Amino acid sequence: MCGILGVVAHSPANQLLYDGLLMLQHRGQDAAGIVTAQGNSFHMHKGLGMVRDVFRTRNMRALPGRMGIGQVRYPATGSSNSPAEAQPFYVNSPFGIVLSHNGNLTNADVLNQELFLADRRHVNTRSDSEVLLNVLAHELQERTTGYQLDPAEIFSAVAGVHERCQGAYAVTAMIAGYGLLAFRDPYGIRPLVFGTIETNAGTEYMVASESVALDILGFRLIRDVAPGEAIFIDMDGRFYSQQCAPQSSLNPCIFEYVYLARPDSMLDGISVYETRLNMGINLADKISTDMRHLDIDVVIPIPESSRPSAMQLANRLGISLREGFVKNRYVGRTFIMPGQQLRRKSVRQKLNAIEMEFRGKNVLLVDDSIIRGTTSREIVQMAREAGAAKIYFASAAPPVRFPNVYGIDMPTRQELIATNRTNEEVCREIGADYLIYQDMDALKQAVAQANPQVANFETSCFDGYYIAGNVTQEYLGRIESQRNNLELLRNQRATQLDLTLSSVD
Ligand SMILES: O=P(O)(O)OC[C@H]1O[C@H](OP(=O)(O)OP(=O)(O)O)[C@H](O)[C@@H]1O
Ligand SMILES: NC(=O)CC[C@H](N)C(=O)O
Ligand SMILES: [Mg+2]
Repeated sequence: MCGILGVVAHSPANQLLYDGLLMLQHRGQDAAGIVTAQGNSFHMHKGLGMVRDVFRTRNMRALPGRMGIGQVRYPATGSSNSPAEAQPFYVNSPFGIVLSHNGNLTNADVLNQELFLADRRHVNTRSDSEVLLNVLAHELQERTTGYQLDPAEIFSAVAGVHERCQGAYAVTAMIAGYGLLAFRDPYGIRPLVFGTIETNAGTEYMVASESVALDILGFRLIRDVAPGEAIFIDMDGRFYSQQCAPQSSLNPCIFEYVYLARPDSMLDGISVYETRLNMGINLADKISTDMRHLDIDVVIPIPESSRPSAMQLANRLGISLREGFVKNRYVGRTFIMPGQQLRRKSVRQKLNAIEMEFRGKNVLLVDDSIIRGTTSREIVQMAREAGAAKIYFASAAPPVRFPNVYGIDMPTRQELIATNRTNEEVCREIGADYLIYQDMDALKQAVAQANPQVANFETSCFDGYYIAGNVTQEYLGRIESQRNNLELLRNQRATQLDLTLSSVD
């Protein structure tokens, strides 16, 4: 996942974009970028790091104009976190287009070939987002005549993107001299919302991955961009929208509700917070039957994302909820960090146990999910060291056993702790005395209950069913070996760095 943003304002857009990206920081910590448009010119600044690290005052001053897009990046699937892959991407023809993408194209390699051989376009990075931009550019080139561009031609180009691209994509883009374009894949896998604010000069628009960016900046949420739909806001603030896919259906990624999104966001008419409360209730009901033989003294959440579920779970069970772990607020989210060495070290830096909450007690630790097991392994050990009598572990999501190919960085089966392991084996692996997972139906019910109009979800990491694109075993094998090579390189670099540092010492 990544966070994407687009703004059409009546005053300089740079600060709105910066502030909006800060609100989406939890969706990507590796790179950040903003492009603004003034007249026919784009102004871009992007780089590796968090929003606060990438943008200095001088960079902000160099982003003039009242319209812009931005992205916070979390590299997924086959790509790496090199500076060249930071977004937005730019292509000069036709018109000049910039684009930010959240998701992953499962046919990026085939498209890359097509772009080179048939469309005569060169893609300079390994990023599927640069492929996506070039497909959009080619389709726009093919479907326009002359220099004048109207919304119908733009929507026709998006229809062309839908025909060629497979996988997940939520996009914000700008066409130089024309306006801001945003669209979502026909399965509606990754989220995208838009809203407005009324100013003396007229209506301003914001498009964002999550509604939290709109809330904080005073924009009113209008609605989600529909699956397959595109919206376009021209330089004069005129709004256009059109369904661009012949067939579309809403299948939001269920993992957004489990972990990715902020709880104060509304996605596809669903309150993320409410779904997490429901997950807590459903899990509590399973605990009441399956763990009746076990005596639980306290429920302890694993900060940050599990908090609402743990609170509701404890409430339902009538057991007190205690804050057993203190989170260092200056350490980011560990699951979306690159490289296992860094992730493991960061869990230790991020969370510390308060001994008095553990000593001599039977504790039920609650997390939103167990993916690689990095957090749970460390946390269980910390709880033991703090003197817990028994350590029970509850996951508000079912076991994650399958790679995600739609923008979440879990591409290899062997890195997922639950792959080829029974629940008892995972329990032993993390060192707990008992482990309980949410059931799949209970998770779906927890999310659907918050908006009965949404019945279908993208659930591949739990059940291995890939809704969009032709996801073959061959493809999964390929991204797996790409990832293994990348991880090998990362570990070699980390070891080299350690050696260099120790020789300096
Ligand atoms: O099994 P793992 O591979 O460790 O992944 C699961 C953990 O990672 C996430 O936490 P993270 O620290 O990323 O963010 P949070 O502060 O939002 O909980 C998630 O909330 C789990 O705690
Ligand atoms: N996590 C994402 O959404 C990734 C976006 C895009 N595929 C990239 O690698 O930059
Ligand atoms: Mg967590």
